[in-house]
Amino acid sequence: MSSPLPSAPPPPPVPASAAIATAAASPASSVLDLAPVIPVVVVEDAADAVPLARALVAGGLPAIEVTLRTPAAPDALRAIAAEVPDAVVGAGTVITPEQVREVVAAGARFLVSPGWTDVLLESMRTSGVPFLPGVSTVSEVVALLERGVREMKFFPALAAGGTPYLKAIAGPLPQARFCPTGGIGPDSAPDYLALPNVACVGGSWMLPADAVAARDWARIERLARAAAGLSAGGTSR
Ligand SMILES: O=C(O)C(=O)C[C@H](O)[C@H](O)COP(=O)(O)O
Repeated sequence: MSSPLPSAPPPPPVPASAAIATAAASPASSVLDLAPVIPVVVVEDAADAVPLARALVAGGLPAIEVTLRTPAAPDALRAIAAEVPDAVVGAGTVITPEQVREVVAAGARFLVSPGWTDVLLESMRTSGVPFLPGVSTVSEVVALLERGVREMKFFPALAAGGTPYLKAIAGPLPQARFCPTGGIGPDSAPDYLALPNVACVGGSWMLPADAVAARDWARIERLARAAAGLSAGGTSR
C-alpha cells in the first residue's frame, strides 16, 4: 500500500473582517454601474483608439474594456486615458501580474480577467485599481466569495450556460454580482439584465469589424447608443 500523499500547506487565512471590508468596498461596483453594457474592444491600430472611445462615450457607454489581445492594446489604453477624459478605460484579458503592472502604468482604471488564480487576484488587489475576475463555475464563485470578492465577470457567458445558469445560481449565491460576457448581443442582453444577479453585460456587438475597418465612428456611436438604452425590458433602461 502506498504511503499517503503529503498534504499541501493550507492557504493563509483571510480574516473575516478583511473579507467583509473588501467586499463592502467592492472595487468594481462603480464600473459595473456606469452603463448596462461594457463594450469589449479589440484594437488593431492604436490610432483608432481615441475616435473609437469617443464614439462609445458619445453613445452613452463610458466604461470601455480594451482587451490585451493585440500588440496595440497598451498604446490604445494610454491614448484613451490621456485624450478621452469622459471614458473610464480598463484592460481586459489580463492574466499575469506583469500585465497588471503594465496596464495600470498605461492608465487602466479597471482590470478584467477571463479567469483567475490567487497570484493574479493578489496582484489585481494590490494594484489599487478595481478588478473583475472571470468565473464560469460555482466553485470559482464560492472561492471568490471566500476571498471577499463579490463582483465577477461570467465568461464565456453563452457557452457556460447563459441566463439559465445565472438564474440557477442566484438562489444559493445571491451575494455574487455578475457582468456576463461572451456571446451576448442586443437581442439576448435584456434577458441577462433582467436577472437579479446581473449588474451589466459585456460585449463587442457595437463594434462590428467592418465598421472599425472603415473607421465608421458614426455607426459605432449609433450602435453604442442603442446598447446604452438596453434594459431588462428591452430598450430604454
Ligand atoms: O479577451 C477576453 O478576455 C475577453 O474579454 C473575452 C471577451 O469578453 C469576449 O470575447 C467578448 O465576447 P463577444 O461579445 O462574444 O465578442
